[in-house]
Amino acid sequence: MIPANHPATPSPRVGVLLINLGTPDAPEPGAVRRYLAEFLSDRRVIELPQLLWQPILRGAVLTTRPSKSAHAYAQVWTDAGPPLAAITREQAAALQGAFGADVVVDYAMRYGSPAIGDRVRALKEAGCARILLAPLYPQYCAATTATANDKAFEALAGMRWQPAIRTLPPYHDDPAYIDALKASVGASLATLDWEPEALVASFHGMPLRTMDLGDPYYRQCLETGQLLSKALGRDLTVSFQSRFGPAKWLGPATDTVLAGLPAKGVTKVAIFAPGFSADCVETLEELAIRGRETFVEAGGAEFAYLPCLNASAGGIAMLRAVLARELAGWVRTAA
Ligand SMILES: C=CC1=C(C)c2cc3[nH]c(cc4nc(cc5[nH]c(cc1n2)c(C)c5CCC(=O)O)C(CCC(=O)O)=C4C)c(C)c3C=C
Ligand SMILES: [Fe+2]
Ligand SMILES: [Fe+2]
Repeated sequence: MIPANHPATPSPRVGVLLINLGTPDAPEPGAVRRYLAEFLSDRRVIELPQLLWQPILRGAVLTTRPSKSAHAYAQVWTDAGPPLAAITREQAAALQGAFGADVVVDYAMRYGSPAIGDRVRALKEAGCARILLAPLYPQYCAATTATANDKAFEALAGMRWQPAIRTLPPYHDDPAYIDALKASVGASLATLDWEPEALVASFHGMPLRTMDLGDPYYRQCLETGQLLSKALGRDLTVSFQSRFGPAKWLGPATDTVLAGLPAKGVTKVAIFAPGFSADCVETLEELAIRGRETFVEAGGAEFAYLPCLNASAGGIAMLRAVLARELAGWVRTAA
């Protein structure tokens, strides 16, 4: 006999939690400071002893960077809020429509809100006995994918009755991802009335040391670049942007590449960011605005920034395919 006070088995719903990095609440120094304090205190992001790092963070970094970054955010802020949050919200809504009632789709941010722990608990309360955690980073990196999963597992650590969990593997070489990028880059190039002489794929940078410590990120970025170059049937220059701090980072640096192209006779360039599943300050301000300035000041004539897959039809179809594969056996309609 099952005792009357025994908790009922929840209806076996399946949840998908899309996770991205997070973004400030407002394009103002105070909000950016709070966001950066949380982000840059993550030991997966800054791998220095906290006793050494925290004084530098609280001293130099958080007194100078917030106002500069707030200016960058203000330039790309939309009526729907920061682009990263607005696009992630759209992706979740579109995927909910694509999956239908079989799956509950939600989203969370690693830093700021909606918080991962809150959304994992909400999915459980909505009856999801099985949850796919989906950090939306095509290339695996400890500073992005692992820390997102860590945060979800931290919430699970406080539960007596945990849902079953799967995590989305990197999809850097998935044919659905490469094909979606090929179609999106091709469609964006077709809108130009000039022909780029060089195509640059800019990935977010990482400290070089993380590669030696075993992070597969660099290799996966290069693999994406190679596969995409083959799919597009043209050369692609892979570069790494957004260097932070004095350590040596993966290269070549995107700004150095852009500044060097005109001297090599390349004055028409198109650039895109295949490692970002949503446009954000790093793409819309750093590449589309400052990248253009760098290129033009060096003598470039034509510059185009091509958008990320975002919530485009092709981008959503790709995410649906990639997620459905991981839901196999959990959802009847999955791939
Ligand atoms: C896509 C993968 C990303 C990797 C890898 C990554 C590593 C990484 N980033 C920083 C420092 C900063 N990143 C910032 C913004 C930012 N980074 C990513 C993605 C990756 N970061 C995204 C999607 C965003 C945009 C957020 C948004 O609100 O639009 C920032 C904040 C902006 C700024 O002040 O310039 C910092 C700082 C480090 C140190 C790092 C690896 C160790
Ligand atoms: Fe970053
Ligand atoms: Fe940046």
